[in-house]
Amino acid sequence: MSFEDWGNTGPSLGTSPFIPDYVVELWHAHRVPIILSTLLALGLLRVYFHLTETRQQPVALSKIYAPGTNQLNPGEKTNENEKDAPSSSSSESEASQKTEKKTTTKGPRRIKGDATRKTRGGGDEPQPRRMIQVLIFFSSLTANTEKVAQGLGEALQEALKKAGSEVLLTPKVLDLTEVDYDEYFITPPKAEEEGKGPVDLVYLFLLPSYNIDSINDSFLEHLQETHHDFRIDTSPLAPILGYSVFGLGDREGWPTEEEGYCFQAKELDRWMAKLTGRKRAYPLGMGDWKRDGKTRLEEWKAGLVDVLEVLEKTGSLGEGVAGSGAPAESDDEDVDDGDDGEVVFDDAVDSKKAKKSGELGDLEDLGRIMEASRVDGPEEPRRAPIAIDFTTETKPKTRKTPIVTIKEMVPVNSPTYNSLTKQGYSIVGSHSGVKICRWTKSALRGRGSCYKYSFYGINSHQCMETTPSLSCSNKCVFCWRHGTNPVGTTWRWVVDPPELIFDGVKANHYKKIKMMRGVPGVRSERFAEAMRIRHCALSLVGEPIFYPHINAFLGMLHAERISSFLVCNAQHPDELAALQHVTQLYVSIDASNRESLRRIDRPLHRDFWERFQRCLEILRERRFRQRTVFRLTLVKGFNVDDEVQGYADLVEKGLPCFVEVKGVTYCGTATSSNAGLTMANVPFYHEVCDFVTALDAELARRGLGYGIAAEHAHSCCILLASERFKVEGKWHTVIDYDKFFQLLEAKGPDGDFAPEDYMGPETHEWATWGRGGFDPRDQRVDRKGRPIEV
Ligand SMILES: Cc1cc2nc3c(=O)[nH]c(=O)nc-3n(C[C@H](O)[C@H](O)[C@H](O)COP(=O)(O)O)c2cc1C
Ligand code: SF4
Repeated sequence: MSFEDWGNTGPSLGTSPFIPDYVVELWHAHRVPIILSTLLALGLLRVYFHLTETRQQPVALSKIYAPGTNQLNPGEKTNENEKDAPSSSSSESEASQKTEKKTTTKGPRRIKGDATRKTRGGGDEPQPRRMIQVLIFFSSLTANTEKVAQGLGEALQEALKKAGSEVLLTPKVLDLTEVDYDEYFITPPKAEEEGKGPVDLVYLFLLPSYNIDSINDSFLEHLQETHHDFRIDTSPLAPILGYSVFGLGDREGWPTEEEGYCFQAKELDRWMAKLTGRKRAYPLGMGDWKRDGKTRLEEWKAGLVDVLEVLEKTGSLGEGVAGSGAPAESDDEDVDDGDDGEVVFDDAVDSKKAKKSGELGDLEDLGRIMEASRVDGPEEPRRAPIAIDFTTETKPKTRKTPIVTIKEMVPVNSPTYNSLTKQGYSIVGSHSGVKICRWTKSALRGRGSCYKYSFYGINSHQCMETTPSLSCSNKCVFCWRHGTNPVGTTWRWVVDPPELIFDGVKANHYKKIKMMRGVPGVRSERFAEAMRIRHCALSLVGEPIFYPHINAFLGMLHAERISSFLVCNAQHPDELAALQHVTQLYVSIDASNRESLRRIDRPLHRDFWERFQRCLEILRERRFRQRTVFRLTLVKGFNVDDEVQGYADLVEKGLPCFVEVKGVTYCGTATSSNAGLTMANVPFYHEVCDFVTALDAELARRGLGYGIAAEHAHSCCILLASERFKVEGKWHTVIDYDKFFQLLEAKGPDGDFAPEDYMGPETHEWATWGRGGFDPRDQRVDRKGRPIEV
């Protein structure tokens, strides 16, 4: 529609009574230049104002648009600008111009600045460091503990002074007969240091035990009442940073804990755990002042100094202890994680399911996913791996060989990595792992060590379980890591240097031990001992001798006088032949014949049986150089029935120093989806005994010189030993570790010395055949932690 049309159909301007006709005519004649010049004038005006006008703040949104800030960068600047807000318009203008410059940057939003330190108040403002006050409470009837408490106060003060502590105040020693319980033990007192602000408290207790009425009774009663008082929070002492108890007792009158040794210290430890929400800063210590008291107290004190240093630095007890926020705060000891380097089967992961969920069974899968899952950088810097290509089997061809990119076995954030770390493994470098085994935890709590203590004198709480190769060349039906383990017949991954692995596994092991600090029942002397690794079980998952620098790694262990128990799967004869001295060398014997071995181990090597046989020959040759062990894992329905003869053949062939026979351990609930294993496949202990007795008889019939030396019924394990380890009618299965290291140091890793040269003292009477084998120093408990009679 044209203007003309519009004029004809709509109300005519000329008809307006207010506008004279000549104006209308003028408009019609010159409307185009009029419109254009008006627009031009308006445009010029806009430019003029833009250059000269002082701009106003949109007052209603002043906070959001305050100079120096915007929605993206709130924080300190906002406050400053709020202070500036009422200032003159010119300064606002300057500021706003600055702001405008900042906010007009093109491209993605960038947030600059350092990470804000989280503070107690949860705000972003850095808070002044809070002071820490240690309170040492004691009770004493015959004045012994009082002196100990004074001495402890001075010693702590001295140690903290040496460490240059700025935050820890001089410890205060308080006699429980003089303190008002309500002041300290209903809620912690609000402490304040002049000029230094609020003070956080650490409670230490030195408590003798008395089986007669004493101050201890009223004190413990008070704690109990506080806990049960419905008007009071069940953990009213949770605001303190932590606590620890040391008990004094008398072993002469009260030799064992069951008979009352240090019973009140134990009770105090329990109540304080409840009242503080389990803020046990260091395990309960106990000592008899006339015997081991001083040593035990020194250990406890040294541990406390470490904890106080952590508190000073971080303000919390660190990983694994209540209040630290770490995931491992729970008392999860009673849950059998089944991972003790022994053969365990769980629901093996169905391969289809595993693939669906991103878990891996095969090298092929791993290779594919490894590339896709590479992240920008691992959490901790890794040292440059030594790139070794072991894939040299291909025949030379005329066409160009493609460039082979060597991958990492378990890259950070790969499904395998995630799955293994979820199961509690710490992955070190790209192909090694370490995990604290359940027996280590159990021994820390005085609940029994693994069978290797009974048979060979291995202290479980000083044992590190690790592997330098998470990959293996078998897919055993009972391997409970089956769903996640990388597998392969040759090493085709990058190789981490042994130093990196050694330092990494130790650091991670110690970290995990430290996380046990707050777990109820951990014995302080064992905890202190556990901070010195003495044994290494190279048996976690995977195949340790697969690692190309295994001898160098062993050398590092031995240099620190850490014994080595190495388990291999009898599939790598060349590597086995090249292996230098280990303290004890295991070969897993999972079946007695080719078909059974194929069915149970599901080896990747086609020549698995030949490899297995060669390994036995090597073991036979080495039997006077290495302390060799056959490890038999009995799985009912797979490798037990009618196999005694076959196993006897293998023993005759390899002539190992020892044969360990163990029933497979079940720790799942459902049947294995691809191997069909159920609880029915777990032999009863009496069945293991029957098998061993039959094998022993067969070996005797053949005149091979073996006998049943020891047992550990608790873990369904029995030891047959060569009579080389029987002296004057007594078994000597325990190892003299010091002697082993002396020989190694004198003769070198290929040195000529025999297992008999480091044979230890007589096997403990309680561990010999027919005696059960449970360490009498410890208390056997059921899955719920309740004591059971052995
Ligand atoms: C009457 C009496 C009863 C005791 N009862 C126990 C006990 O039940 N358990 C224990 O381990 N020690 C017991 N003891 C040993 C004391 O706890 C131990 O000697 C302690 O070091 C004493 O500390 P004190 O000198 O500070 O009071 C008892 C000692 C006495 C004299
Ligand atoms: S030898 Fe070490 S790793 Fe193995 S079960 Fe015993 S304590 Fe655990």
